[in-house]
Amino acid sequence: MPPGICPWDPTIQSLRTPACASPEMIRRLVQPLPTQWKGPEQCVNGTCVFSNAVQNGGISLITSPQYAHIIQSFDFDVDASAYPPPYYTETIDGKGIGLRANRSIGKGEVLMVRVPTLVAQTEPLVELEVRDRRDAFMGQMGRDIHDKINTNAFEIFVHGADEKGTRHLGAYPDVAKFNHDCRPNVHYRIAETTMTVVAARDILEGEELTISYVDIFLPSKKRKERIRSWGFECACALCQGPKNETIVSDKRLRRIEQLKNDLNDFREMRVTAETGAEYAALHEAEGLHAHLGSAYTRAALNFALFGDEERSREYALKAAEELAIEKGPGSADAQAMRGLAENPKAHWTWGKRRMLEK
Ligand SMILES: C[S@@+](CC[C@H](N)C(=O)[O-])C[C@H]1O[C@@H](n2cnc3c(N)ncnc32)[C@H](O)[C@@H]1O
Repeated sequence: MPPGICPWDPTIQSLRTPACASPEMIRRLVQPLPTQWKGPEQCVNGTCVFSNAVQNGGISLITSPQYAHIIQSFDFDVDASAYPPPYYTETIDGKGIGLRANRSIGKGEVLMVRVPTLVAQTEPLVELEVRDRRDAFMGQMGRDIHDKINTNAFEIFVHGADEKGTRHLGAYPDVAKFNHDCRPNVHYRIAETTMTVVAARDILEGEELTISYVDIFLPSKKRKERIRSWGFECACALCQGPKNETIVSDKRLRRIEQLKNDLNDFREMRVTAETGAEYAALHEAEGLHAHLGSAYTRAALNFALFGDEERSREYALKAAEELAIEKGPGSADAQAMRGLAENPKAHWTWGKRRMLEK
């Protein structure tokens, strides 16, 4: 075994970060790559091509020089993926190629950390209305590039989600191997342009690893429609399963929506201290693993609003644990829930809803 690479030890169940450093990661730590950006080149309407052949096997940007400057300041020299990969590629019935776990994977385990091979700002691509011209411009990236982006890209906001003109699409070829499931077992998050893919629940050896391509709170019919608009019929277990399961699932989703509205409405007198717990339990029952963080957060806040210290703390701790997986251990949301767990009575919500009852 090469020095510095630890062997995979399946008995270390609590280990959430990658079990071992890949040889590539060790090489980068020892010998960081020089930054070698080229561009702007081939500008059309202020949108140009920038490329870096060295970083991570090559990255191209199609954006304005302003955003290229921001993106180039990001750290592309990252590789903290699980090593050896706990999955393999296989043809999956009715879905084409997909990824399958080659061992049991613990919830929260980091499966992949990837930087994009291509980042393209969306507005200019839409604005390049003359199709031939747009295709010629995009063709610089290779054949069928437009279709490849459309089917395999992920949304990235380069400079804050709310700022106009900052929406980009990023292509992550490895991540594009995950097939869709309406109840996925894998969650991804993007910080700067780096994508971290995490197990959203414990996964058994042999299970397919899946993400969701659509909003999983949508009712079954709408989810299927959205998937159809991606150009395929959904073959996931819930979509292909018995009709009564879909009916039960849709009923739960409606109840989740109702409770969410009630919890958000301070005039709604149906809400009790337990409403948040019911809301969270429905997420668990429905298998919405990558959304438990916000569900537990609502429950924790609702218990605080009703002045129940013990239950508020209990749910805040659960929320912090889930949010560390969903948004990252240092995320503001996870920290806020740690703060609530520390002292629910000091939180601004404390007793507010109970007082309204009187
Ligand atoms: C991003 S790619 C995923 C990898 C793909 N299976 C492959 O062979 O390269 C998306 C494509 O995978 C297939 N796919 C993904 N999830 C599916 C699902 N739940 N049911 C049926 N096909 C699916 C569809 O053909 C879809 O256009």
